[in-house]
Amino acid sequence: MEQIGIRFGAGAKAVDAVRGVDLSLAAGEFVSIVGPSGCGKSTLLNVVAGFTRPTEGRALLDGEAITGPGPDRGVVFQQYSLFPWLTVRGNVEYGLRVRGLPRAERAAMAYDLLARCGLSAFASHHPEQLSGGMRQRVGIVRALANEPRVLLLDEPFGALDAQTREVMQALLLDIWQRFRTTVLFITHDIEEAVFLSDRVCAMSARPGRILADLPVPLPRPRDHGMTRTSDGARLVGELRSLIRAQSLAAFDSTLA
Ligand SMILES: Nc1ncnc2c1ncn2[C@@H]1O[C@H](COP(=O)(O)OP(=O)(O)OP(=O)(O)O)[C@@H](O)[C@H]1O
Repeated sequence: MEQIGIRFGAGAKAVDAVRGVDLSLAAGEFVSIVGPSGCGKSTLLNVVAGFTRPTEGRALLDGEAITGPGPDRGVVFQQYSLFPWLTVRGNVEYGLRVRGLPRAERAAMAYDLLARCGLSAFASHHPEQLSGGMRQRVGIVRALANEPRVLLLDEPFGALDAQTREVMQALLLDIWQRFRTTVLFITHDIEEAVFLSDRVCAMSARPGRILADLPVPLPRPRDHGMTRTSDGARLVGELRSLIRAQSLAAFDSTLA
């Protein structure tokens, strides 16, 4: 992302959501964005997804300007976005069908992906027969089926309970370690960002800017205890105080 600025609306009602954001991800990197509510995290992700056109600057993928959505970017949102009328396998095959892959090839690819992500036993289930965590797992697998260059995850575990969330974080890392897809991850949860990422970017209150872009000094493979070691806890503490100050600033400005 190069000098991205995003303004919604015009005139007196215009909202400057994001201003002057420069951010690049190397191939295979896992980068999270954290920040106070309303600072423009989802808006930035939507620019990379191609759903939102920036008012200023540009977003590039492998040097090419992003002008709209495409199969080279897989997106998973907090709210489950599976097709309820399709089975798990049908959902995973959907993008492959749109891309025109022959039936046998689609089936083989979906079978392989589901097996690698521990979902084979659920291939014939419909989404309503699955738990929330399982649905998000299928959502991630469905996004991976298109072999995207980047996986864009917008609070994918935000609706899950704490235990399921931890299990899903570990599963996501496991999947990422095997596929090595570049990941841009949005979350409110600082521990989650530190546990998962190579780098964590903290955003300011609106208009959102990148205040800090910090490497995570934890080895891989990770376990949840690492966020409580001295290196992990120091980073979590640093990010938390940055964001607390920004949240307070945002709150004060709404009261003013
Ligand atoms: N389509 C839109 N029209 C007008 N304003 C918008 C639009 N989309 C987002 N905004 C505003 O832009 C700002 C950034 O929104 P965004 O959803 O990106 O924030 P966020 O950091 O993801 O928030 P949260 O953490 O609460 O999900 C907010 O003030 C929001 O109200």
